[in-house]
Amino acid sequence: MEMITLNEKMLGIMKTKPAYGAELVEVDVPNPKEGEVLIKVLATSICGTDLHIYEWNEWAQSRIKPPQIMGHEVAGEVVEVGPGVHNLKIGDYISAETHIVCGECYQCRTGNYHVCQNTKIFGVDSDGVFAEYAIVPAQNAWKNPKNIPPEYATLQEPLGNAVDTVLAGSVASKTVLITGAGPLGLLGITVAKASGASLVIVSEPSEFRRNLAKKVGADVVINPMEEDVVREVKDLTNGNGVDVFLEFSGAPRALEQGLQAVTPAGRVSLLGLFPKEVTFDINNLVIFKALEIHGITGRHLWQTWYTVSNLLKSGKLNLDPVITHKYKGFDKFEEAFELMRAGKTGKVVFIP
Ligand SMILES: NC(=O)C1=CN([C@@H]2O[C@H](COP(=O)(O)OP(=O)(O)OC[C@H]3O[C@@H](n4cnc5c(N)ncnc54)[C@H](O)[C@@H]3O)[C@@H](O)[C@H]2O)C=CC1
Ligand SMILES: CC(=O)[C@H](N)C(=O)O
Ligand SMILES: [Zn+2]
Ligand SMILES: [Zn+2]
Repeated sequence: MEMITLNEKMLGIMKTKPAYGAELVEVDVPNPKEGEVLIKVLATSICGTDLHIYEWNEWAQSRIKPPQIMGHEVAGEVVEVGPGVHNLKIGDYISAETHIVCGECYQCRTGNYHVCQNTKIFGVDSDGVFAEYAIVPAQNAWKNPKNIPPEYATLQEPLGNAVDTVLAGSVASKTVLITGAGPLGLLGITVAKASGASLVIVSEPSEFRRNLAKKVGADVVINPMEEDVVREVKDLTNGNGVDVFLEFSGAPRALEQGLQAVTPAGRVSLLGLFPKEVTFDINNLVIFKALEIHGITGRHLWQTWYTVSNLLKSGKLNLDPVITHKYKGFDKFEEAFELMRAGKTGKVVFIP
């Protein structure tokens, strides 16, 4: 087992300044403090939030404090254990929940850790995992079975977002509309199919991503820029509309179409984050349809991680088409981010 001597150096993708982009920098390998472990990063993947930080949008400017190592999706091996850590040992193969919760607020004390009032997110509020080594709070570690490849294990965090969106209720035998086939929507498709959905319809303007959606398992794909989504959905469901609407795009038009396309008394999960306030006919699209609506954020701790792990172990998740880009090392990180910005990727994975 490789032991890290103090003050060794490592490469990492750092948001070095409050501006567009990032830099590949050489920094000291960090030392784990009380309650922390140091991991050797085996795989790490880019999230849409990382793209917001890279592009330095309004949300990022309000939240991120450069200089800071980016990234929060990871699979790695424990190489050093900090003081007071008893649940992990050197050699453990782990991934990590990104929300660092307080355990003391009303939400934590009532089992709703995913909406802890004092949530901190590593890679957002502290140094992240786009590096050769990274610090992970021991309380956030998830032990992986050895037979899950790192490029799959790093996807457990976003898979958790997809699981909480799809499985906010049962989809077995149900008809489902997914709007948005970005990395998360693609994961949503395979979770819905693995969970027994009878028909998965996907609305996505990008041809590249519609093709990916088909490869992942969508039964029908629709281009909302050229086709009437609501009419198509009604035709596919005997005029009733879908049982379940899963919003993964953050596009106001998609939200409205989905609310029109879901059947009365149907279920809606909203994961996509909208660029600004959204207005729509709530009386006729929600209230008189008696819809069940779920706002989705983060992952239920820790039941969502068990669901994700069981789905991975089942072999029913079709992840290979979702992982469109795998980079050895971090050298080409700018290419990776630009491709993602152009919507020309599914999940992008770095293998340091
Ligand atoms: N609630 C939460 O805890 C989290 C929410 N998110 C949000 O989830 C959403 C999905 O994440 P990613 O897949 O990474 O985002 P992404 O931005 O890569 O994918 C969104 C997809 O929606 C598509 N789209 C745009 N307009 C559309 C329309 N009118 N109809 C259908 N599709 C349309 C885009 O072409 C794109 O492929 C994003 O809004 C992201 O900010 C991400 C992480 C956590
Ligand atoms: C902030 C994030 O992007 C993260 N994936 C989350 O689930 O909160
Ligand atoms: Zn994320
Ligand atoms: Zn809390």
